[in-house]
This record gives sequence, C-alpha cells and structure tokens, in this order.
Amino acid sequence: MQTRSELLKDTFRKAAHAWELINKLHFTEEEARCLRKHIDQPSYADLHWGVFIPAIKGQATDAQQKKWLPLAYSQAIIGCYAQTELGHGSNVQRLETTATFEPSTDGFIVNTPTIAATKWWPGGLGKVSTHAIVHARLLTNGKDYGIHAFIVQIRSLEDHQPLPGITVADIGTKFGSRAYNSVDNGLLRFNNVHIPRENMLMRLATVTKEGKYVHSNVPTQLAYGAMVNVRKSIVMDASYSLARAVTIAVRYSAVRRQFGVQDGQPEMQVLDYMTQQSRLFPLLATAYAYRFLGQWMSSLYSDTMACFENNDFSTLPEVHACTAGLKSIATSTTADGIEECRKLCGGHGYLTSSGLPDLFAVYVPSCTYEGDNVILLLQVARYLMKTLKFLGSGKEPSGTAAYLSNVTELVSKNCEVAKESDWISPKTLRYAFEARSARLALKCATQIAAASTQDEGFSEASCELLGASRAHCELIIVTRFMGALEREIPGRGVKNQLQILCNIYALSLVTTRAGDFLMTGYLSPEQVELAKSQLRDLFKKVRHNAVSLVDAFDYTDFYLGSSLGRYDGNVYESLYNEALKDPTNASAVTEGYTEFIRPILKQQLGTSMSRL
Ligand SMILES: Cc1cc2nc3c(=O)[nH]c(=O)nc-3n(C[C@H](O)[C@H](O)[C@H](O)COP(=O)(O)OP(=O)(O)OC[C@H]3O[C@@H](n4cnc5c(N)ncnc54)[C@H](O)[C@@H]3O)c2cc1C
Repeated sequence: MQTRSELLKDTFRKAAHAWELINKLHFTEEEARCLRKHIDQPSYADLHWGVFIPAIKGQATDAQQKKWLPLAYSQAIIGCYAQTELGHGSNVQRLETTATFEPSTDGFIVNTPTIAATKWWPGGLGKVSTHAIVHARLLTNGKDYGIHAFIVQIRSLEDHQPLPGITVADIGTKFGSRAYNSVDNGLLRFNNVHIPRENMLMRLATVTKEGKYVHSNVPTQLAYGAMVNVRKSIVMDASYSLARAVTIAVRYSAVRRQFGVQDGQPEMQVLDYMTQQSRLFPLLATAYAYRFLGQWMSSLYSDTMACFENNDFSTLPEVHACTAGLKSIATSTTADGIEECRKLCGGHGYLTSSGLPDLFAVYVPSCTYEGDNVILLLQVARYLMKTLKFLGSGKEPSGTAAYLSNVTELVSKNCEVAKESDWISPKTLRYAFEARSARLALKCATQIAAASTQDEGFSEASCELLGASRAHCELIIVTRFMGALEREIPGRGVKNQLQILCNIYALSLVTTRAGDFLMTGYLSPEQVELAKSQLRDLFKKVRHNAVSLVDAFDYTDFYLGSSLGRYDGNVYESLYNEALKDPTNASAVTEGYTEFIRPILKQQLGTSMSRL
C-alpha cells in the first residue's frame, strides 16, 4: 500500500508522462482530456485544465487571456481555483479574503483576515500550483464591491518555494485509502501579498489607476457559459462512473449462483432473481439515460453560446436552472448507484479488488464540489417558483420548462392508463412526468403565497421544493432519453433494446416515486400496480441482453480494475490470486506474531508485555 506521499508522487509521474505524450502526439484538447480521464487517478492537472483555464476564458479580458492562456496552455504555470474558505463555501457572497486597491503601488494587497478566511479545498493548491484564481472581496476607496476573481502567484517559478506572505499546504488525507487522495487539495493564507492591478480578472468590471470601480459593458451572463460546459462534463462523467459500477455488478451477477437447486442442477444465477433485477436494471437504464443526457447537454452548451454571441441571454435562467439540477440529480443518483452495485455484489463487493469501494470513494465528492447538490436543487426551485409566478404575464416559459405553460390542464387531467401496456407509450409517460412536476411545483407555489413573506414561505416549503425540483429534472432526463430514440440508431435490434431501457428508466421512477404521483392525485394505486407489473415484464425482456448491454460500454479489464467484473467471468480465480498478492501474505507467519500472539498462545502474556 502506498503512503500518501508515494501516491502523490506517483500521480505527478503519471501526469508528467501524460503531458509528454500529449505534446509528442499533438493531441487536441478533447483527446488530452480523454487521456487524462483514462489515467483513472485524479490529479492537479484536472483542476488546471478543467477549472483554472475555463475561469480565465470566462472572466479575463481579451488582453488578459492573451497574457495568461499561452502560459497556462503550455503549463509554464500551473493553476487552481481558490474560492472556498474554511468558514465559507456555498455562500460565496460571505467570503472574507480581501483584495484592497492601493493607488500608490497600482496594485491590490491580498489578505486573510481571520482563520475562517483561510482558503480551503482547492484541488492542485496543496503541493503543485504556481498560481491561483483567488476569490476575494474587492475594496477600493473605502468601499466593498463584493467578490471578484484575481490571479495570484503563490509559488516561485524557480524553486517552487511559497512566495513571501503566502502560507500554503495540503489539507490532509481524505475519504478512502486512495480515491481522491491523489489530488493535493490545499489551504492558503495571504499576509499583505501585493499583486499588480492587471491581475484582477477584468472582463466584467475594472478598477482604474485612480481606484475607480467601473462595470464593463460586457454582459455578466457571459461568465455563466463555462459553468454549463463544466456541468455537461460532470453529467457525462456520472454516466461513465455508473456504467462502470453497473458493468461490474451485471457481469458478476451472471457468474454468481445462489440457491434454487433442483435435482442436482446448478444453483440459480443471482441475475435471475427479480429482486436483483429490480435493483440493477434501473441503474443500467440510468447509465444509458445519462449518456444521452450528456450528449444533449453538449448541444445545449453550443446553442447557449451561439445565443450569447448574438447578445441573446433570454434562455440563461432556464439553462442555468436545468444544468444545476441535472448536475445534482446525476451525481447523487450515481453515488447512490455505485453503493447499490457494491451491495448487489454481496460480500465480495466490499473487497478492494472488486473495484467498487475505490470507485465510490473517488466519485462521492462530486455531490459536493461544483455546488452542493441540495443548494443546486434549491436554485432550481427558485426558478420554478418564479416561472409559475409570472405565468400569464407574457413571460412564457421556454426550453425544458415549456410544459409549465400548460399547468392548468396538467393539474386537472388525471392519468388514463387502464392496462399494463398503456404504460409504454412515450406520450403517456411524458405527460405523467409533466403532471407530477407541475402539480408538485404548484403546490409549493400555493404554500409560499400563503406565507407572510416570500422568504418565510420558501424556507417552510424547502423540503417540498426539493421534491418539485427533482421531479422537474427527472422529467428532463426522461424526455431527453425519449428524444434520443427518435433518431436513427444503427445496429439490428439496438434501438429496441434502448427503448426497453428507456421505459425501464421512466417506469422505475414512477414506482419509486409513487408517493409523488399518488399524493398529487395524478395516479391511482391501481395504475401504480400496473406500472410495477409492466416493469417486471420489461426486466424479463432486458435480462438476456443485460451482459451485452454492459459489454457495449466497452470498458477494458485493465480500466475496470475489478476481479468481479472481468470480461471472461473468471471471478473466483481472480479473487483468490488478488488475495494472495496482499502484502500481509508475503510471509506465512504474520508480523507481530512473536510480540503479541505467541505470548497469548504460550500463556506468557504478562511477562512478555512487561518487557516491551
Ligand atoms: C473533493 C473536493 C474538491 C473541492 N475542490 C474545490 C476547488 O478546487 N476549489 C474550491 O474553491 N472549492 C473546492 N471544493 C469546495 C466545495 O466547492 C464546497 O465544499 C462546496 O461548494 C460546498 O460548500 P460547503 O463545504 O461550504 O458546504 P456547506 O454549504 O457548509 O454545506 C453543509 C450542509 O449545509 C447545507 N446547506 C448549506 N446552505 C444551505 C441552505 N441555504 N439551505 C439548505 N441547506 C443548506 C448543505 O446542503 C450541506 O448539507 C471542493 C470540495 C471537495 C469535497
């Protein structure tokens, strides 16, 4: 087992080797991203390319980009994104780090006024970054202009020592034994650190030589484009990680046999148990759903950027809410799904050699970084409440919220499903999800309207609002899956299998969220029973292709890193060999035998312990 220092050094070695290859083979940015992903060991480079560079692109002026991007692209500097502080995370407006303009030196003095203001968490900061994009309160002419971003050099480009006034360190070991510990998340403090005025990222606002704060004429909305792109990548990664866990669990469930012996026949494959299918197949369907969702978010990003180029920002609130919600739902479901896959593999799922514990440990922080998932759903809720409030005032909802303009019908017309097969109609499913979402949202809006103030109402209804946001996002995912299947899909029978998965995805949500559908009166208990029964039929249809459907994700054994998920199904031999490779098995007689075990066995514990 590597120590943390060894793990970090190994990560740096891999990142350096990847960078060498990227340059030698003239990789495009996308190819380089793909290579880094397949190293399968997160590193400072993910933050440099995934957050530092996009932040410069989003928040720096053209002249600043001209200065900083070539340095960043060549990795002549390595950067991180330092927003979160010990005492302040989600509430960015309350960050305490200060950047005070000093006209005499034409620069800012950056300070960390309290312990709670210490920057805490930025990936790549602890040991590697030479520069940080620091979020700090801008103070000039005695006035506080709120949070702005500044590029601050933190380490020497000669010997990598922290610069004067900078305290920087790693925040220590995190969840799991390896997992995200390969990233040097760091802490950072400033003691009167001077930076030139031009190091403020000035695309949206500038400070003049005289210390005057001036808004630029660039619309503030432009800064949001990068966020949509980052969230698209997070949703795609959710699909890859869930698909990986599901591949392991499906393959192992086809190998593993338990009970069901009749007349000396082999035991049953656990994949044939309905309970196993009902836990596993919805996750398989979800992995596919997120793949299509990620593809759709890519085109949403291009469309949004095209609108921005034409100074059309009208879609921004909807796009912002929808991508925030999708990041939240996809990462929470994936983290829970990986853990469910571990349980689906029984005891062996708990072994590191199953590949699942590390996958869970490395994945789970995505529920927190790039926005806490609850906070993000509350942002969706605010958007939904605002949309309902302005209905009929000429501000018609658009994009993924367009269905809300039909709210009167959606809250009055109930489901017409009368038999099982009625459930597999895209129109029926879409309408059911629209009705659930509209009804939950309207219920919250009514509750808020009855409160003495809007804020009090929002706070009282916040748990229900999370439900309404979830319903809105799940509607988006279901409809994007359906939308993807309207296209031509090559391969005999492929579209049919995807259609089955799409129905499984939607109906498993109908049954697991039956409370929403029943409480809002859209479904009757009988209709929920029909959905369950239809779902069981669909499980039978997907059963025979389940292994092929995970093979289609095309993970190599090397990448899966799992004894249970091997392509050849040779699970037991692999588990056995992995166990023997464990360092504790290097000798037959364990370390510590002489001091602590032998004395017990020989009834000499008292005498031997007193000698230690
Ligand atoms: C692995 C990892 C990597 C990270 N990388 C970076 C990085 O590179 N750069 C960086 O700047 N930061 C980074 N972060 C920090 C991350 O962005 C924050 O942790 C995240 O935004 C959540 O903020 P918080 O920790 O303050 O949580 P808090 O906001 O304190 O949340 C604590 C709890 O309170 C709840 N809560 C908070 N506010 C409300 C509210 N208004 N209503 C209801 N519930 C509420 C939350 O849901 C949560 O359950 C990283 C974090 C992790 C774990």
